[in-house]
Amino acid sequence: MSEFTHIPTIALGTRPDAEIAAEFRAAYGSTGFGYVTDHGIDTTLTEALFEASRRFHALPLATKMAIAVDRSHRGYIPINSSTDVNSTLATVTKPNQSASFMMMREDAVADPDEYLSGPNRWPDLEGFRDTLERYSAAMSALGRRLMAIALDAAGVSDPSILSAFDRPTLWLRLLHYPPQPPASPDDLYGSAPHTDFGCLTLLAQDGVGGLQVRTPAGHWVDVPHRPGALVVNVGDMLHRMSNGRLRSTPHRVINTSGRERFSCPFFYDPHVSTVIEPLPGTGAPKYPPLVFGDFLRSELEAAYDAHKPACAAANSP
Ligand SMILES: O=C(O)CCC(=O)C(=O)O
Ligand SMILES: [Fe+2]
Repeated sequence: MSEFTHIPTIALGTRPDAEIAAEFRAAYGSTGFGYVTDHGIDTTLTEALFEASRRFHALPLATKMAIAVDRSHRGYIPINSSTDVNSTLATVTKPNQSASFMMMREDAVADPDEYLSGPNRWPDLEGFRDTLERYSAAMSALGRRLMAIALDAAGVSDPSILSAFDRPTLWLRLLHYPPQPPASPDDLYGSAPHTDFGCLTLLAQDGVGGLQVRTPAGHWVDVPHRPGALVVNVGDMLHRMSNGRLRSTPHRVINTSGRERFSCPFFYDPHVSTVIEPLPGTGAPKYPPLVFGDFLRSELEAAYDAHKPACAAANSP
């Protein structure tokens, strides 16, 4: 695996996707992270999203806790309530130093037979829902285009897996990282070292900084804010679908800026029933198949207090 020192940039625009796919393969076959520019997401929409996030996080804690994250993973995730214990990248004992609002796909009702289905839990904030829904719709369209490009980049000969995104698993997370005290212990993170578990992550971040990616040799490289650019990375499921050709790169957040940091990752994933396996055209399979929803359940139950089986028992009538 070759070492990298900088994060590549891919401009989308109206160029043919096949041309972009060649650049995608070079970037995501090595670094696994890139800046995507000329992506068509309106700057004013992104600004409105950050403004919505600021207003939400400024609400009193009790107001936010009234919509605390539920079993379908929608709502407010308070600080000190998730720990990346499944991380194979570090021994993580301390909870992440962030709070967030999580929006997922909007379903009229929770279907007990469909894991992670359900309605969102909205705060009573003027314009908030509308802004998030518009941003999520725009990012879903962009996610779909990037997935098609990623499959092409990985050499996938039959892109029919794209139909698994007709009813996608979507996560729009409004993250708030308070400033970490200067004397915090080395293993206290805004976000502990991890890889993302899905297919594609499209991140908008403010100018505070703190996101870093790990090189194959184990160095941490900063991913600073670039105005107008999205930070896009590949997660574990796309790594497996591509039979390892596209990399799911470890990253972390440490906010030692002395200021609060806001970021808005959007995760674009297939339906929970999707069987994830190396796709035709990517060579002899190196990974066994798994069902995405089963994998998600084990990850969420390990990391989040709200998903722990004991918590479910306490919540049942
Ligand atoms: O806040 C960031 O910059 C990154 C967040 C992240 O890695 C995640 O939510 O998976
Ligand atoms: Fe991440």
